[in-house]
Formats: sequence, C-alpha cells, structure tokens
Amino acid sequence: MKTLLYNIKELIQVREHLNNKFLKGEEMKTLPSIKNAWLLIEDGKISNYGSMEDMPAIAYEQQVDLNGKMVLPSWVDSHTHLVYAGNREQEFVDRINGLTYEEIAKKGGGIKNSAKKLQETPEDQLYKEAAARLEEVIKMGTGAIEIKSGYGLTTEAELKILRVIKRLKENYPISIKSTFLAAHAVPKSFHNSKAYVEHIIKDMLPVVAKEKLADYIDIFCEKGYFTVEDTKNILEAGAAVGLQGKVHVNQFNAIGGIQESVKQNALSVDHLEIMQEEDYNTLKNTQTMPVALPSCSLFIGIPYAPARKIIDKGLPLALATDYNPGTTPSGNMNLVVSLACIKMKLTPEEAINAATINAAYAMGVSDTLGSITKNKKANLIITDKIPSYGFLPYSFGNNHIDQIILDGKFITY
Ligand SMILES: N=CN[C@@H](CCC(=O)O)C(=O)O
Ligand SMILES: [Zn+2]
Repeated sequence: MKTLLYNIKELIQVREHLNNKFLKGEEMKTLPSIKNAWLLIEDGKISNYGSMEDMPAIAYEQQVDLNGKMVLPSWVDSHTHLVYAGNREQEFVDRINGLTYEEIAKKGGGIKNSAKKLQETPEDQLYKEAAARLEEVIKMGTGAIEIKSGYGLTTEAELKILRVIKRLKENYPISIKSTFLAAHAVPKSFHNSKAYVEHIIKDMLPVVAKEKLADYIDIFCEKGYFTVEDTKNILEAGAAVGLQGKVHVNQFNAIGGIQESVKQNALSVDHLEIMQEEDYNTLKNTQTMPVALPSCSLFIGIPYAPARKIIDKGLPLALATDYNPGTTPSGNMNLVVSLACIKMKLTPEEAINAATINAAYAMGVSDTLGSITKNKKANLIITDKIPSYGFLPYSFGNNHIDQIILDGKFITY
C-alpha cells in the first residue's frame, strides 16, 4: 500500500544522515525541515519525501491533501508506568493539604499503595485499563512507548504486569519496550532493600529472562528505596541476562546513582531533578542518555531537572512523561514539550529533538523511529493548521493534532 501526503506546510525533523544516534549540546538547537513538502509511505514505512516544487511523478493507492497542515515524527515516550491499578487521588489531596511525596510514602501511601491495588486486580482488568490509557496516549501523538513493571513487588504481580505489556505489544501498532522494575520499593515482608534485591535477582529475574518478558531493567536508586550497591547488583544481574539499565536516579537526592549507572553502561538515567556538578561530568562523552520528566515536577511540586544546564554543558537530553498514578497521572507528551520550554527554558527546536530523536535513543528504537528518515516506520503526527511548529509548545494545554498515522495507517480510535 502506497500513501502520498502532499501540500504539507512543513515536514519537521527530516534527517537523512545522522552521524550519531542522538543529538547533544549545540546540535539540539537545529530542527531540520522541508517547507511545502510531500511524503510517501510504503508498506508502513517512510519511502521518500521532498519539496512540492520538484515532486516527481509518483504511483500511489491513496493520496491525502494536507492543505497547510504540518507533519512530524510521533512523540517517543521513553519512560512510563502505564500499567497500574486504581488511582492515588487521595494523595493528591494530601499534597494540597501540605504533605510531601516522601511523607505520604512513609504513611503507607506511594508505590506500596499502588502495589496493593495491583496485586488484587485480575490480569484482564489490568489489561483493559492499560489498553484504554495506551489508546489515549496514541491519540495524543505518542508513537513509541516504554512501559515499566514496578507496581507488583511480588513475583506473581510483577509477571502479571509484564504479561499485560506483552499483550499490549501484540495488539497495538505502537512500538513498545518493556522494562523490569521490581526494585521500585521494598515490600514490608523484607527487612531491607538488600534482601529484596537478592530475591529479585534469584527468583524473579530468571523467569523474566526465560519468558523474554523485558527489554530493559530499572531500579529506583534513592534514599529510603534502593542504595547504589543495590543498583550495582541489579544492573549487573540484568546485564548477565541481556537487559540494559534505564535507571530512576536523582529524583529527591543525589546519592551516586548516575555514577553507578554510567559505569554499568545504562541506556538512560531518568529524573535528574537534583544534580550535582560531578553528575554532569560523569555523563559527558558517554552513551547514557539523561531523561527529564517535567510533568512529574509540575504535579508533585519538586524542582525541574536542570535541562538547560544539561544541554549547555554539551550533553544530550530526552524528555518523557513518567505516566504513573502517583507522581504523574498524565501521558501527554505535548504538555511535556510545552513544560520543557516554559519551565526548563528549552527552545521549541531543543524540546522537539528531545521528545523525538533523543527519546527514541533513550528507549533503543532510534534505528526505526524518532525522525523523518527513509525506511523508518511511518509513525507520524499530522497537526492542525498551525502557524509554526513553535506553536505546539506555545499553545500549552492544547494538542493541535489532526490525525495520527502508525505503521503507515491512519488511527481511528
Ligand atoms: N520515583 C519512582 N517512581 C515513579 C513514581 C512512583 C509512584 O509514586 O507511584 C516516578 O518515576 O516518579
Ligand atoms: Zn518513573
């Protein structure tokens, strides 16, 4: 099947030759595009594109006149906890009334609250709820998504989440990567994090690996959750079964999680709200992508990751939602891109690069997604009629999406 999109006002993020798989520092300032463009989709992939001024004769089965609308690669959301049960509205109110995230967790709320609900929820119901969320984010322009386990905290419940993710992979055209995050909080039945980490490595990980239920491994490296030594042990055990790390670090405290993650060749380090000078140096010239999650900062009122400084130091940066019931009950990448501009002082070019090409690297899909490149998947956003791409983050709270294409097909839900 060949579909021709023509009269595209601007085709954004066109990159035929990308020397590296991600952009860093100054490189993030440029967002290449073709004005007044056409794009041909063939068998689900981008097969060609160019300017309307020199469009060759093209054979196609379907043609769509975009009449002044723009096209960009789908958003890539490289950090979510989309499979969860229930909600945490009460904690939302507790925070309004003055409690902090850490105080709520100490009272038995937080991750363990979600784990209790999830353990009691049948797999089919979990699947239905997660599928509804997935459809919701697809409609908001997300065309690739990473989903973590981590609200199970028992072997049975963690596997239940990973099986739900597997079913989502099978049933939806969006690209999905799965991350094993049993080390998200220490269950009450374990005396300390070390004992629980041993249980994860000895009893859970072999099953996850055998059933091929995960693409990556994660741990919440944070005071009161897991230590740097736990992080080392989890990442080493993951590597031994072929799972690279994508690690929660520096959300509330800088305790050395970045150093350990980089040492263990993690694909990404995520959160970074609290950064120390040595953390920037550690990340320099590595293959580990820093990932900022601005809607988490907005929702729970913690500092925004110093994304401006990260880029000014010459580092790369990706953006993601962190969609989860506790700290970010939103999977809206459009809002994330706006917040990155408004609160982190990224330019629209930097924010769009961080939410597409660099985000694709942060979830290991940059060979197939994240830019308008021949042979990449045709996962695309068609915008409303907007004056410029900068209007997307400027017009915060709005999505300005007219249509979504995944695997070359228009999405109708
Ligand atoms: N910080 C760790 N994990 C999640 C929040 C978990 C929760 O509160 O449910 C996050 O990335 O923000
Ligand atoms: Zn998270």
